[in-house]
Amino acid sequence: MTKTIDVCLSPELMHLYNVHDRTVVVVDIFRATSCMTTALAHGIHSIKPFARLEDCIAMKSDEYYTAGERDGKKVEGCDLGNSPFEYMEDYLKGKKIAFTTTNGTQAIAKSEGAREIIIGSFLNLSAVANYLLDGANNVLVVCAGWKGKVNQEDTLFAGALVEILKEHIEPDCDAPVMAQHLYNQAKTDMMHFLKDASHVRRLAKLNIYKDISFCLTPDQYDVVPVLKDGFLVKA
Ligand SMILES: O=C(O)[C@H](CS(=O)(=O)O)OP(=O)(O)O
Repeated sequence: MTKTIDVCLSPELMHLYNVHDRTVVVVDIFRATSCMTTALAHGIHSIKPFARLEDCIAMKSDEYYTAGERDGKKVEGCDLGNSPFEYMEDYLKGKKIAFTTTNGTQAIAKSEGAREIIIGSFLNLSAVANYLLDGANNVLVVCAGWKGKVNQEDTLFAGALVEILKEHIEPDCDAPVMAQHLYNQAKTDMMHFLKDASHVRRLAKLNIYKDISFCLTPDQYDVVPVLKDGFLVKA
């Protein structure tokens, strides 16, 4: 039987989807899932995602670095923020990180109960597509959005996956088809396409252009972060 792919455009719509038999791909292009992908690709041991800031901060110890971001800014008292470039540093190799962000780690929490949860970003687009092709499960892409609202960049990633997988995995309803159309309009210059996107404007105010451009670069890493017993590790 042909596998199917669906797209949940905001975590607020999760109640509409049955995840227990699906592989859920959580995506938060700016910037949580781009950071998670980068971190594991650069040798970080594992990432423990938290929806609540206080739970993340409580992990700070000899064993854990803490990464906390709210509204685009690093949380005071945390070791790390939400820029992928922070996760390329040698001193983090082999370390464990407790991680919380405004949208991305909330989307992971809302995906609880899925048969499997993996992390997608443009940085590991082909690796995720191949992983889904090899797997037996139907797929749900969960877009983290922004505080419950839909955003363009996560939808574009969902569309890119649908486009790559179109010969093998069937769209379940209109959301994957819409995402695919959007991606096909944007793909030649995603940076230009997103120049007026709300998240881009928000991050641009914080002068994070380098992050925006990096997070839109496909296939930098051949890793797929997968949630195992509450920890994101390499598949
Ligand atoms: O730091 C980010 O990229 C965003 C900040 S916000 O959404 O603009 O507040 O957080 P994320 O959870 O990665 O969307």
